[in-house]
Amino acid sequence: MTDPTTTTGLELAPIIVAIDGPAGSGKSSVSKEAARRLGFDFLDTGAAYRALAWHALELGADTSDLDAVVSASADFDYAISLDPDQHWVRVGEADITDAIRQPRVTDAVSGVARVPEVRATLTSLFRSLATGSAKPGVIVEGRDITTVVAPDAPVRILLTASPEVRAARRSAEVTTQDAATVAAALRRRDASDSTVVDFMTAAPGVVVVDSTTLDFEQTVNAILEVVRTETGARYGR
Ligand SMILES: Nc1ncnc2c1ncn2[C@@H]1O[C@H](COP(=O)(O)OP(=O)(O)O)[C@@H](O)[C@H]1O
Ligand SMILES: Nc1ccn([C@@H]2O[C@H](COP(=O)(O)OP(=O)(O)O)[C@@H](O)[C@H]2O)c(=O)n1
Repeated sequence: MTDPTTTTGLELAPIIVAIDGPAGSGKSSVSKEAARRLGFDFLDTGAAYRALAWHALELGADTSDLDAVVSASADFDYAISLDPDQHWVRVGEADITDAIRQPRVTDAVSGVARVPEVRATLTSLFRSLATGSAKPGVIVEGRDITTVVAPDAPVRILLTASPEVRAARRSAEVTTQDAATVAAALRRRDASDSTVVDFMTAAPGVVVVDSTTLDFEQTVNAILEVVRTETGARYGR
């Protein structure tokens, strides 16, 4: 009998696990590890907003000017790896995997993310990247995945943590700025991002995982447990 999973053109669409949450809640790192363990792909949507902010800065654009951001997005040649073991982000020939984490990009990204044309374009891109995955599933993480990008995903999670814990996690990563500066930037960005999408409260049907008192391993396990429950034990632990 023909194996249904290898029939050309009739492959099943990957299952989408949508994860939203504020900065420093653990979305990227936890999603990447959970994807590895599930044998899934992983799509960091914030990387695209950061890459566009980087691109606009390279062009010398004012990222608080909507028209300038829209112009910069016109020749935005973006590519990202969905493989959790080989993460890279490119614009044109430039590998900007590390550059998009620079504080100057972090400070500019909310300005780019509030532009409706940019959100519409990137939302379509995220949908086609996720559905084009050859793996059985994709974990897609960001701010509006459970509500806008993939509201029909079978698994939808809001990953939260207290503001103090999130600021402490982020400042442990950023060595070029003091803890107070990192915490203030994170608060500012969350406040600005919240005016565009509500990622602090769970939409109906979205499961909350609060990682405030969980370590990294416990958080990954909590996500895998939700995946197991929501997929009727098809995936997850
Ligand atoms: N539950 C956790 N306990 C401790 N540290 C964590 C936990 N989850 C994530 N981290 C660490 O916190 C930092 C921020 O996580 P990250 O995945 O970048 O968050 P986000 O993508 O939500 O901004 C990373 O250094 C990560 O390794
Ligand atoms: N789905 C998404 C993902 C990110 N973003 C924007 O992109 C920025 C960077 O996202 P990120 O996930 O890399 O941020 P961190 O939480 O990792 O710091 C956010 O501050 C938002 O402005 C968004 O608007 N919608």
